[in-house]
Amino acid sequence: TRSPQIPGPPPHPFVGHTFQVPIVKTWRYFEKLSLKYGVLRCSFMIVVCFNKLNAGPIVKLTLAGDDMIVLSNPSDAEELLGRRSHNYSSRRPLVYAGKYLSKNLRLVLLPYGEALKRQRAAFHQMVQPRGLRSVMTGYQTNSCQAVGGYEDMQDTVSLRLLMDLVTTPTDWSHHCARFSASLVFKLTYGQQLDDDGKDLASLEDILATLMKDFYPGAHLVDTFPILDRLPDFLAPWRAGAQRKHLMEAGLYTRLTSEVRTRMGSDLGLECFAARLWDQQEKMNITPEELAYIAGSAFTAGTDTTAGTIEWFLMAMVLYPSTMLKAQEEIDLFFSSDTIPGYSAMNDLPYCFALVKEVFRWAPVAPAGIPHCSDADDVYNGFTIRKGTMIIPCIWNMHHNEAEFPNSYTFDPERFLKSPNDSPNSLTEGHYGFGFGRWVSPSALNIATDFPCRRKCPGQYLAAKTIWIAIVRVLWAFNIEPCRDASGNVMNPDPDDCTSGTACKPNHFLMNLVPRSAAHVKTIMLGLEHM
Ligand code: HEM
Repeated sequence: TRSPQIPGPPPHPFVGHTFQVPIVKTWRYFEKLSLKYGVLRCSFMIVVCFNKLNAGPIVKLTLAGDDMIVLSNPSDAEELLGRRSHNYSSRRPLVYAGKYLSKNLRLVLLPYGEALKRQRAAFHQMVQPRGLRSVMTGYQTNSCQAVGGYEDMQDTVSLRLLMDLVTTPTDWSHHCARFSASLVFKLTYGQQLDDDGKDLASLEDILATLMKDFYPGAHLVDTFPILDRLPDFLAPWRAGAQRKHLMEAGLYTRLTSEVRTRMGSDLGLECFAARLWDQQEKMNITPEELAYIAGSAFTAGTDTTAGTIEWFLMAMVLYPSTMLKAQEEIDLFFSSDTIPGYSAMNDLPYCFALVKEVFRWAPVAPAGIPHCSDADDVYNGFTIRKGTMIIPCIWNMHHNEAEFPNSYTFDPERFLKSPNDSPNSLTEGHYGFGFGRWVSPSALNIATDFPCRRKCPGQYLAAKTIWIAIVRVLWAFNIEPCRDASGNVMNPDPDDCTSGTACKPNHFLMNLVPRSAAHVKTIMLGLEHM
């Protein structure tokens, strides 16, 4: 018997859905598809079939002969990308961004195989704080009181963020970007960003280009790989990609070589790149791989972190009573002369829930990062062919009304409804960090285990960075909407956002007002003592 067809819109002859999938806000298109072809609105036959098979809204598209499946239900993603991760942890080979721009060295684009295992193990080793348990982000654990990790750096850099916001509040978007970039830069290379800002500008350039270059549909050669057979003079894009590679490889290599030189001096250096050099032989990674692994932290960790903080700011403008409630909680423990720190994580459950709600309400990677299957598989009666691109559509999962009622409303309370059942980690209870089989870091032998397949390896670091930034901004500022000449509130529109793999709000108007002169004085004193 033939297996049932996965529902989806009718394809065009030859090109399938290639020109139907928009490259702008693709997740919104996936949302429409999941509503149209999901359980509720599809034909009676399929409803019966779906109910029988207990499947969620899975939608299939075809891009020039290749299958693409959009998952909108976390249980499907957890089954396929988690429990069956041995088959669904690859990436679709990208000619432009993978083969030519990254020379197959970039972790996020690597297919499943030895290189991926090596790089993920090295990355995992690299981002582990010294005291493993100190990364756990639960407010019910004592972990956050443990010393170690990156807390000192997060402490200093977030204080700098507050000062920058006091000094030039209208440049808040720039300050968020600078905050996440300088933190990841310092963690990775153990040094401050250059005063002239050249390294930051180059890294931001690389990032901006990459985000465009590896977005599905960005280059025709990735849809029709046969175009790679064209000679150079008919494929000018190839030289362009190779030029970009030389530029980024040169920068990554210079930065990691500088770390190596400083390791030999008396300066004593603790940073991601230094750990990689220490472990290079044991981890069996080449200097080029090492340079790219360190560079991956920057490319994967900056826009995502900055974007999440920007979404938080927008949420506070739109939901002032939520902001007040969080500030009331903070004020119970911290007066204007004490800046909140990590030791307060357990004391601020509302703020904890608020941070989780930011991850849910506005996921910075709304369409996830596509996985790819390595072999034919059958799931709930559906055949999924080898080489199928699997899109874990985080946006759809976070707007599933059954799991998150009133999903478009920003409401931290949803994470506080049943304190006994609710997950006690910033990285759980939502799907913002993607999917993959996950082994708790404490259960790992990090020298030998392939820690997890594909799920964001920077999740703990990111969650704690965002927690401290959000709690401190709430402690220091009122975040208020602007008003027009008639005094009407001008609310920003959450739909007015960037497109691409990482999504953040387009510039919007708001006022960041220090809560008192005493708060400002405390920030200044804090910086003086750093
Ligand atoms: C708000 C912050 C962040 C969010 C929401 C986020 C989210 C994600 C998502 C959804 C993925 C794709 C997982 C999948 O394939 O299913 C991912 C991958 C990745 N993330 Fe993050 N991330 C964040 C911050 C960071 C940070 C700070 C770092 C590094 C220090 C990082 C490093 C990476 C890397 C290297 C990958 C690629 C993993 C692979 O392909 O195997 N991320 N992230």
